[in-house]
Amino acid sequence: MLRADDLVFAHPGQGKPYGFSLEAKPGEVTAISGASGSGKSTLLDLMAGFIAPVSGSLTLDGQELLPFPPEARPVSLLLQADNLFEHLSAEENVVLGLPRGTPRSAGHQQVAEALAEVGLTRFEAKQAANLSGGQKQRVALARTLLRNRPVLLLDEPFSALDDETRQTTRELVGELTRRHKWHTVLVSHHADDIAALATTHYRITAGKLERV
Ligand SMILES: Nc1ncnc2c1ncn2[C@@H]1O[C@H](COP(=O)(O)OP(=O)(O)OP(=O)(O)O)[C@@H](O)[C@H]1O
Repeated sequence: MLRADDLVFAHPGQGKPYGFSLEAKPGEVTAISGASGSGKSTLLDLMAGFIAPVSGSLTLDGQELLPFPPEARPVSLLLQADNLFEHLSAEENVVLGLPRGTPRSAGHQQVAEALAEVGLTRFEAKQAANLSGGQKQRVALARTLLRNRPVLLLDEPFSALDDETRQTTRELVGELTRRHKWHTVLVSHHADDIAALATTHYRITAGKLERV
């Protein structure tokens, strides 16, 4: 279980601080919605470790995560776009998710398996810049698979996709979350994404998370 307990944070010059508390279970998508500027990205930044709260705690299965810098947290982050290095191939982007020191042949095999799992077999050599929006998100998910970090933070990951691609990418996120027991936290202001994917839904209202 991923738990945030009263993570308190205020951007410089802002009035009342945020106080975020939530629970996200493994194998489930937990959705966060809220008006523009309500603090959704701020919450993800706190969990990813890009900003530090004034107080509170953030634990995964009882282990405190706050002392760890972003790269040492068991967390992957997928944004609306710009998740890939455009000049690299799909394969080269996925390789970046391999642990350092992975032997070459084992690494090659794992990359091929990850690309197959997201439905992108035969796209290995294609340059990221030439992939569609949905394919790019799949490559980023393949890299997440290799990183094997149990928390997946998604910031409007389907917003740049057309309706059909949005639906298939959404289904893939649901499948991967269940299969790999990820604690997936989805920030979205699209009610249909939340209805299709989320087991639990919180809304940010006046700096607090409320269960919907
Ligand atoms: N670095 C910063 N310094 C000061 N204020 C900031 C900073 N980053 C964000 N804010 C402010 O904090 C509030 C919450 O921003 P945040 O980006 O978390 O909202 P959001 O819910 O993700 O919005 P959106 O849906 O528009 O992306 C906004 O009022 C924003 O202007």
